[in-house]
Amino acid sequence: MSLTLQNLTVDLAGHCLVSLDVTVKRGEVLTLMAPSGAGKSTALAAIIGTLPPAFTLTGRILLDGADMTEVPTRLRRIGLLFQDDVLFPHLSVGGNLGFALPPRTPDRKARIEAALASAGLAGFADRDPATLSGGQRARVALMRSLLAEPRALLLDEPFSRLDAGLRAQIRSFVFDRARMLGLPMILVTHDPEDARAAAGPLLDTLGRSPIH
Ligand SMILES: Nc1ncnc2c1ncn2[C@@H]1O[C@H](COP(=O)(O)OP(=O)(O)OP(=O)(O)O)[C@@H](O)[C@H]1O
Repeated sequence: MSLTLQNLTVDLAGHCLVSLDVTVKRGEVLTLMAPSGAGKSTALAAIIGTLPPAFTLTGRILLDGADMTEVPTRLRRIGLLFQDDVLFPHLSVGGNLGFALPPRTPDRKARIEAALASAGLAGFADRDPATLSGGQRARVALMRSLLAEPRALLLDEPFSRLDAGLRAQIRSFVFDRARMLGLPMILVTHDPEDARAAAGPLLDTLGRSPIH
């Protein structure tokens, strides 16, 4: 799978906040490390299709050449992991993972168990999310995204609440998993270590006239 942003622009009140023309290849991570307010989250919202009406979008978003620009968010199948990605507290770990699967998915339980086992969390299905460590929660959040079988993965500072050691570990876990599935990734971060580990192209400016 590849993700192409073809002459993608997002304008806000006459300012061109985002201007991107780039293809992210399968398994590649494009890092956006522009200053606060530069439009990083806006760019991700444009890609998944959740831009508020105040913004105007032009250009195209393509997945393996197929035009997604007018396709509703839920049909784009673009995964998003973000900083405050929380597990639903009223559901078990398995219930949280099940949320990503369509209602009548066959082998539901087996697929949840397999996802947990592949994340080193075999037997965790009945656990209350509140009893998990930060790293375990981060892995469950990733597996929940991947169970929905996304075709690209957007990462909005997903590691920033983790401490340094755990951060490096979870970062490799996320990149390795997504690479194994051949997903193109876009990573928003303020951390140069994240950008180094991503080992892909880096953009430190997004638009033509950033608003500060
Ligand atoms: N719904 C909205 N209506 C109007 N302006 C908005 C809206 N959402 C964001 N903005 C503005 O758009 C600009 C870009 O915001 P955005 O959140 O994309 O920046 P960012 O690069 O992700 O910043 P940060 O690193 O601080 O998260 C900011 O000036 C912000 O105030």
